[in-house]
Amino acid sequence: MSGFGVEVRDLTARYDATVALDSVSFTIRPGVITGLLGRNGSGKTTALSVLAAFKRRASGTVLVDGEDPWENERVLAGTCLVRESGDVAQDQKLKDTLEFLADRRPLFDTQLAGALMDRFELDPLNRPDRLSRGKRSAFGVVVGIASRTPLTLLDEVHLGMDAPSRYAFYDALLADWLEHPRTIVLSSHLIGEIERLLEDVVMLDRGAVLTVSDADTLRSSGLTVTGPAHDVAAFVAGREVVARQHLGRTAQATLVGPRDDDAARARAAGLELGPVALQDLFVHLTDRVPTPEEAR
Ligand SMILES: Nc1ncnc2c1ncn2[C@@H]1O[C@H](COP(=O)(O)OP(=O)(O)OP(=O)(O)O)[C@@H](O)[C@H]1O
Repeated sequence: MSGFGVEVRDLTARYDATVALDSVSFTIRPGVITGLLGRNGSGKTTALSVLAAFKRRASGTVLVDGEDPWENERVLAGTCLVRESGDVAQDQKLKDTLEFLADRRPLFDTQLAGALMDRFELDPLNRPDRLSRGKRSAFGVVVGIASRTPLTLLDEVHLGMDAPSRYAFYDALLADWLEHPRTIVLSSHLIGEIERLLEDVVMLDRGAVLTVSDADTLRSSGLTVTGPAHDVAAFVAGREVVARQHLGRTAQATLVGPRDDDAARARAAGLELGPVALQDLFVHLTDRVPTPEEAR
């Protein structure tokens, strides 16, 4: 499997008096697409900035492909961080930035960059500071995918894009990753759309790690029950329900803490069982009174 693995142990990162990450530990498997999930202010951008050596840590150990990324030319040449704010020269033509990156990054695929520019309807002669937010994000996506670095960190790049562009991004990322497997970290607090891409999940909450798991194990910590509303209500009585939906007389409830006899009980009651959406688990796990920053 190609791609850089990441090991983070007891990482603390601060902005003056603010502790953004408080002794967090997690690993990112090489060659896998990992979701870095967390609510606003949970520390996602800080974590990615430390991995890409954009920000210095206060303490702890960070190993990217076995080495500290700080001032590490080899590791940084293989790392690409794209933030929603855009980390490319704002006053240069897009084509000049792509040429610059093609010179710098040995695995950069110019042909793929051109195809993605067409797909997102980006004019190579335009400049980032003259683009709309969504188009700027799309250019970040072009850079992130075409760079084909062994470690690609995409920090909420898709948030500014409209729905068709976001789906084009997910498709392009997955197609290219299948052909050229590498380590990709996608950070987001909008999980529904990206969950199909994720093999592993790291969830942060208020600067601490909430969960590190493969997505399937996480999904198996809950289940959905669908059927006539009355029967669903009877099935979930006394259980921990984290989401409910009603469609006419049909209801769907999402439970955490599945039991061994759930399948037999559902069969007997004529109810359908299904996997739980990561989004529902995320809301459940991080559900609490929002901090003032989150409420903004
Ligand atoms: N430049 C900064 N100066 C001071 N505090 C900062 C700075 N950047 C982030 N923080 C603080 O660090 C904490 C983590 O912020 P971070 O941007 O890493 O979170 P995030 O999960 O990426 O949030 P979001 O989803 O809103 O982008 C927050 O409390 C935030 O207020």
